[in-house]
Amino acid sequence: MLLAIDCGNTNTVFSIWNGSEFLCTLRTSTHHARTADAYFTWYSTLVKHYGIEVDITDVIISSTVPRVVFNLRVFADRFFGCRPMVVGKPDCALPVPPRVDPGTLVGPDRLVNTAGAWSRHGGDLIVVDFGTATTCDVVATDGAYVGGVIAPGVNLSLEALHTAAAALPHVDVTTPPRVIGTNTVDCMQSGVYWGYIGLVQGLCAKIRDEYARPMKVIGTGGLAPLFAQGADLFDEIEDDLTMHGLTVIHDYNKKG
Ligand SMILES: Nc1ncnc2c1ncn2[C@@H]1O[C@H](COP(=O)(O)OP(=O)(O)O)[C@@H](O)[C@H]1O
Ligand SMILES: CC(C)(COP(=O)(O)O)[C@@H](O)C(=O)NCCC(=O)O
Ligand SMILES: [K+]
Repeated sequence: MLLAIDCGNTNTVFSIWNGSEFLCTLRTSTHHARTADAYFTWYSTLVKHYGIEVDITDVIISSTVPRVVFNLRVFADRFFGCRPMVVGKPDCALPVPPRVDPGTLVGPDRLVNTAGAWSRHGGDLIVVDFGTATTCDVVATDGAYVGGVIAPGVNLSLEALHTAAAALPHVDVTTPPRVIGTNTVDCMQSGVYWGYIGLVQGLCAKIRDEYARPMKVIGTGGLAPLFAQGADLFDEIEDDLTMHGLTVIHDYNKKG
């Protein structure tokens, strides 16, 4: 079975794929100094807890944090006896190569989202991913990643307010009761909630104008459903899009 690992700047997610469905999704914070042994202690405890101690034969990794890849490679080799595929490395081919400026290293998560979205929806897509950064990935008609947008993430923006302004507390993102806040927390939540809805609507409208063809918008990342409650932002929400993309890329490389 395949172990798919998606390492973002905030969280690292492991999912086991049996060829037709994901058996589990395990989440831990991303920490570059976590050792192979520490990954295994955490992983083996959880798979035992869920009663899914399956035989892992293949591992694929996408990581936006280059430094974690070393320990994840050791983890795959030591505990599953396999050499992982690492998205973005020359020996891991993509179904369709990206078309960007020469020398640009596209975030592997964006390449994986592209492959996943293209396999489900075909081309002419905007993938909006609410992670540490909020990104838009544009998928062309032929399935190529052709660029997009990087904006600060929702939690990053709230954290930045708290860090930079002495009187602003730490707050969590949620739907505010009204747009016009009548206390500090409501004001901050309104700014971020309605601000990001406007940001996504505005960016998608501008991308559509520039791309000049009809496009479908796919939302992903843990916060996509929360923002979709406030406005009609997405044609689809797919919280497993990155994991699905990893299985697509793995399949593509296996078939040669
Ligand atoms: N369902 C959720 N509700 C609230 N916050 C969430 C949810 N899912 C993710 N987050 C927060 O969004 C931020 C980005 O998380 P994540 O999608 O894991 O990012 P990355 O892929 O960059 O590691 C983190 O601060 C995380 O705590
Ligand atoms: C834009 C990102 C920081 C998003 O990372 P994430 O929010 O998933 O942690 C990541 O895709 C990245 O480091 N990209 C490299 C630059 C680029 O994609 O053009
Ligand atoms: K992202």
